[in-house]
Amino acid sequence: FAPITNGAPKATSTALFGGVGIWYSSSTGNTETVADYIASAAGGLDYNDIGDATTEEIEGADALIVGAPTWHTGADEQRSGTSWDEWLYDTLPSLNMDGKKVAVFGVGDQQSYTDNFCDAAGELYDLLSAKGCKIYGLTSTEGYDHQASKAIVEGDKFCGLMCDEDNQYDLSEGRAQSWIAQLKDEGFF
Ligand SMILES: Cc1cc2nc3c(=O)[nH]c(=O)nc-3n(C[C@H](O)[C@H](O)[C@H](O)COP(=O)(O)O)c2cc1C
Repeated sequence: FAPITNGAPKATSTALFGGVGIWYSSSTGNTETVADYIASAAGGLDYNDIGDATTEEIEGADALIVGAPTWHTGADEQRSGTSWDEWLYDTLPSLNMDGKKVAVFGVGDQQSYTDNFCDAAGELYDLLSAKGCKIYGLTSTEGYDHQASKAIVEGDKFCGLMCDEDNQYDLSEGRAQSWIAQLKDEGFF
């Protein structure tokens, strides 16, 4: 990078990462907490509610980090119960997402909803993959204790970073930091 001199345009944190935006939704704040851990781990990215996203912000980004909680237990479609539901089914179909780099995170409760842990993250993965996005940041299911999850892909991996603010809130920040390091290794940034 060239040194920033007086009068020169200042590089923003987003520019440093080549235009990576974090998009999430949240009913009780947990997904926002995790979005904040991810943003800090990446050196200060912006994070905003997907319900407020414009077409330009999504199509114009080099890469997207997307995160959802699960509230519609057992649902096949519209699993999140947040603004993601409308965005995935009403907005995404008309967007050009071909080749876009995407990393997914989910927030759920592996004890109370052990058969549906972070199901909505799997829906983000499925629909964004189907739109031609390239998904980065798959993780191991080790260290979690759930029966089933629609966020599991390729046989035995989570489709991204899964956090549990109900039972493992003390692990989320470290998990976010490891995941960002993994995304850097994979060339996401
Ligand atoms: C009625 C209800 C249904 C839920 N269903 C699920 C579920 O199916 N799978 C899951 O992993 N978590 C489920 N949860 C847990 C939430 O996803 C979890 O608390 C999450 O952290 C909420 O995120 P938010 O605060 O960003 O909305 C449910 C919680 C409630 C109260």
